[in-house]
Amino acid sequence: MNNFNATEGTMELLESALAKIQPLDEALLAQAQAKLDNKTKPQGSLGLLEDMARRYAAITGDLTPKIGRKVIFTFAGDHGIVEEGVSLFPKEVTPQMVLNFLRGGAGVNVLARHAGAEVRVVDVGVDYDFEPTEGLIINKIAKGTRNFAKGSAMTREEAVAAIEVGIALADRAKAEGIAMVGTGEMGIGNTSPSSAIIAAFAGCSVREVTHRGTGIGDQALEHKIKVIQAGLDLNRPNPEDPLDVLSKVGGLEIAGIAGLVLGAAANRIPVVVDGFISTAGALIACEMHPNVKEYIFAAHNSVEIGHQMMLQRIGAKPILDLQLRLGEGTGAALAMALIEAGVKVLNEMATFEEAGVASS
Ligand SMILES: O=C(O)c1ccc[n+]([C@@H]2O[C@H](COP(=O)([O-])O)[C@@H](O)[C@H]2O)c1
Ligand SMILES: Cc1cc2nc[nH]c2cc1C
Repeated sequence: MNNFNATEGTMELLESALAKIQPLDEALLAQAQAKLDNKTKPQGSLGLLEDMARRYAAITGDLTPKIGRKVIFTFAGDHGIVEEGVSLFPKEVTPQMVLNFLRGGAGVNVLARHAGAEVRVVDVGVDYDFEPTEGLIINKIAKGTRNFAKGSAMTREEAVAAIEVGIALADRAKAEGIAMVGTGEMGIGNTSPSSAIIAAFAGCSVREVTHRGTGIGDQALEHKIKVIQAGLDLNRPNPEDPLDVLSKVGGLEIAGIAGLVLGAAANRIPVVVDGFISTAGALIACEMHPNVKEYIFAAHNSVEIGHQMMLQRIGAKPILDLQLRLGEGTGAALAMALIEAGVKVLNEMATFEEAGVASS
């Protein structure tokens, strides 16, 4: 049923999340559409807002979904591949930006406030010892990945442990009554593992899915492509085994995001997936279970050229196209506000009968 080999060590949380994921209820989708069709508007005239509302209702199992709390989980991790010179910025920026998130000064903080969402920062693999701080969840699996141009980025056990951090956060969000979750990330160097992941699954050339990340120039981009290709040639990740891909060429924050997405699907929580790196995490989750994609809202179309191939593979249509390439969960925050608008249409618009408007 799912593309996941459960013959190894302890991975109870992952196994139980995968076992819980169900396809969306077709009857609920049809009932939600019927409810939308009775609203005072020509049928289908609210376009993609209707799609969002219909799917949100089917995910939650509620034809009048409650507008509740929204949380963006920003997973942070470092990357050994940075020593190959694949980013414009030094790795120290990862912890520096985590501290910026905690002070509320980063892009995701501003846009989450705009959308009425809370930001929770998750240290799943930063090479820095943070003091316990409000808003910071410390679940460090390792102090960064190893350089995948020289060997495996993680062990399988580390990858599973990081996935399970995300699943546990989704489980906790369900217990807290969180209505919708969003993904975000921070990790200098993390566009490289993201490109490697989509190249491994799609079997396309590295060049087709590799771009400028934080803003590298032409020469550095050529070098980045060579480094990622060398990492794939050395590690030979097996696209039939998503955990093999994740552990060999992925990242700890990417694993955490995969877990959050799996956990959200298992708990019937709508999950809004941010940009290129977040979608790499969502892709791992989708490759593990065929129904995960039904629970995902793709927030936006990133500037990173490999993003479209990821979205295509998942079968998701991005909500926004604002030329964003910041990550952190910024696109997820903006898209959450639109998804909520769709839900309000379903909940609050008058029907033809209520308003005394003639239907066709
Ligand atoms: O979300 C995106 O689509 C996105 C696209 C390009 C870069 N980023 C962010 O930039 C960082 C990775 O870029 P790089 O060049 O260090 O690989 C990382 O912290 C991401 O959050 C994010
Ligand atoms: C400043 C800065 C902020 C970021 N936010 C996400 N990735 C980032 C990368 C940099 C360099």
